[in-house]
Amino acid sequence: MTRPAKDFFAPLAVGAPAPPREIPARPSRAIHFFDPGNAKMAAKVPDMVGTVDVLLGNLEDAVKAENKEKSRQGLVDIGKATDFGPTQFWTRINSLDSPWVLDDLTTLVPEIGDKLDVIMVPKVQGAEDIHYVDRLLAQLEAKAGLDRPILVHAILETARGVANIEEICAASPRMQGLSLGPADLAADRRMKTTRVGGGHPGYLVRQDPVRDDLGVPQYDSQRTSYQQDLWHYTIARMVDACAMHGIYPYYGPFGDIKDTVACEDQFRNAFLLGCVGAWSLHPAQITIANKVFSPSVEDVAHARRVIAAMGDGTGAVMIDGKMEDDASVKQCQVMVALAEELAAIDPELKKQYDAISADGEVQA
Ligand SMILES: CCC(=O)SCCNC(=O)CCNC(=O)[C@H](O)C(C)(C)COP(=O)(O)OP(=O)(O)OC[C@H]1O[C@@H](n2cnc3c(N)ncnc32)[C@H](O)[C@@H]1OP(=O)(O)O
Ligand SMILES: O=CC(=O)O
Ligand SMILES: [Mg+2]
Repeated sequence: MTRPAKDFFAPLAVGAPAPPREIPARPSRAIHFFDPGNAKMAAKVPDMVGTVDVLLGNLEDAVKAENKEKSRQGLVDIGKATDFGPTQFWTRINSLDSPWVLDDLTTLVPEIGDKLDVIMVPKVQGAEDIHYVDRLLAQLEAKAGLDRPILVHAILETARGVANIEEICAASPRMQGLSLGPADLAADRRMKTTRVGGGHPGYLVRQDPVRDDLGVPQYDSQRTSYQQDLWHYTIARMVDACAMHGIYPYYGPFGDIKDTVACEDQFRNAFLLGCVGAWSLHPAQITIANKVFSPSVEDVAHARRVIAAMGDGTGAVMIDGKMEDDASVKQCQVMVALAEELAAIDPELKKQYDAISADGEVQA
């Protein structure tokens, strides 16, 4: 059950910092996963600061059971030693039914709670999971004397989680966003796939058969087929639930690291539908996410042109043969606002966007 409005923003422990009234729109095009217990990966973290929007120390799946303590301690060491500058610092804790999660939270909050921006909670099933984490975080924050609340991000990777999506988003003012967890979700739904995200050649629609002069279908005729997006339904639900609650949706992992083309396509589908970022499992995927989740110069130029032409934003105008009105100007404002947020942290993008005049002309 949701708390009554008068209590929704009250701290859940005496001395805990006040929960946020609004979740800031911090750029998070790539949430880059690393195993803090893997010496090679950990060594790369300091140099990645400033090159990626989010660095996430992963403690859950992909960390072997016998390395859980080592990874947790590695995360504490990295958190203490690193100045994260403009880059956000997140972690993914173990699942709430695991033997490790309590130690994850009771270690991380006192040790590096002042550095952690967001805690990603896997396999969230419903509001009850967020309520548990919410109260425990408040108690730990109060005990540690933290003055800033740690935000919570839920991975949607069970059928029950998807069914309860709205209540999960509404469960706490700490809720920062949702990620799609396609691998666990596929298993939980008993989908017949064996991949980590991405498409499947068998999930397609096929053109109707050509008919002969008598109208008889020629089933063996050449028929084009189009692969479909397995994740469209879930991403679309996530986008609506997040937008309704003022929080942020993300595509999750794309496991075929070498298939950079399909990864870019999957990320772009998510971007176009309304996601703000995706996970990066390998340094090569940071480049893809940064490219895809940054609006193109052409889109920003067009958006500025429409906004300039629309004046106070009401009425209708024709630009290049197309009707623009209040609704298209609002889309253009979303594009320009994102460009401005990204320009504030990405000097290369700033240069590109600065070359666009207020009325959408691109200077050479
Ligand atoms: C399935 C659902 C999920 O839960 S997905 C989230 C959980 N999975 C993960 O977090 C996986 C993270 N990534 C990895 O473990 C590795 O990237 C995997 C996929 C195993 C590939 O590693 P590897 O075979 O070493 O790749 P590589 O030889 O191309 O690496 C080149 C250099 O880059 C490093 N590297 C690799 N991945 C990362 C990373 N995520 N962050 C930082 N550094 C990374 C490698 O250590 C390697 O370093 P070096 O050049 O040898 O010094
Ligand atoms: O944790 C992510 C997933 O796809 O499962
Ligand atoms: Mg998972």
